[in-house]
Amino acid sequence: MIRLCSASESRAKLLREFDIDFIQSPVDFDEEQIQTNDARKFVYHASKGKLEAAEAAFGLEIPLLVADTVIAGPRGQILRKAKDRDDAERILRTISGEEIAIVSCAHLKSARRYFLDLSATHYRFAPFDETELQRYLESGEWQGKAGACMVEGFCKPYIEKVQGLESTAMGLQVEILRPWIEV
Ligand SMILES: Nc1nc2c(ncn2[C@@H]2O[C@H](COP(=O)(O)OP(=O)(O)OP(=O)(O)O)[C@@H](O)[C@H]2O)c(=O)[nH]1
Repeated sequence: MIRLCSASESRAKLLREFDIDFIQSPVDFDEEQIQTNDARKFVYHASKGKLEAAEAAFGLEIPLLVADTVIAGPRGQILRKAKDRDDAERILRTISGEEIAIVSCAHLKSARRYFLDLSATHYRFAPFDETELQRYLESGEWQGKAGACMVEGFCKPYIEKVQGLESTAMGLQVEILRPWIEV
C-alpha cells in the first residue's frame, strides 16, 4: 500500500491500471514560488516541495508517492495547466504541428528507502484539425492537464513520433516506479 499525495485523477487511474494499492491524499504546495525556465528543474522542485509537504502532513508510516508534470514547448518554454479555455487554446496552438517533451518527476519515499525518477517523453505532433480542436476545447477534458494535453485522447491521432513512456506523459512513470513499490 502507498499514499499517492496528489489530487490527480490521471495518476490515480495509472496506479489502478497497474494494480498498485494506494490511498489518495492530496497535498498543497505553491508552485508559483519556483523561479526557473527549465522544465526539468521546475518539476524537480515542484515535486520535492510536494514531498516535503506530504512528509510533514502524513509521516512515512505508509510510503509516499508524489509527482509533478509540465510540458517543455517547442522553444523549451514551460507549459503548465491551462487557466481557462482561452489559455488552453493558446497553448494547444503553440504545440500543434510541433515537437514537445512532457516531463514528469516522481518521488517515492518510505522509512527505509527514497527513490526519485525524472523522465521525459518526446512527441512530434501533426497540426491539430481545427474542428477537432474546437470540439476538444468545448469538452473541457483539457482541464487539470499539463499543457491542456491528453496524449491518450485528443493528441493521440496526431502523434507522428514518440520516444518514451506514455505513462510519463500522463503524469506518472509507473513502469519505472513499480519495482520499487513492490520491494
Ligand atoms: N490524462 C492525462 N493527464 C495528463 C496528461 N499530461 C499531464 N497530465 C496531468 O496533468 C497534471 C499536471 O499537473 P501537476 O501539477 O503535476 O499535478 P496536479 O494534477 O495539479 O495534482 P497534484 O499532484 O495534486 O499537484 C497531472 O494531473 C497529470 O497527470 C495527459 O496526456 N493525459
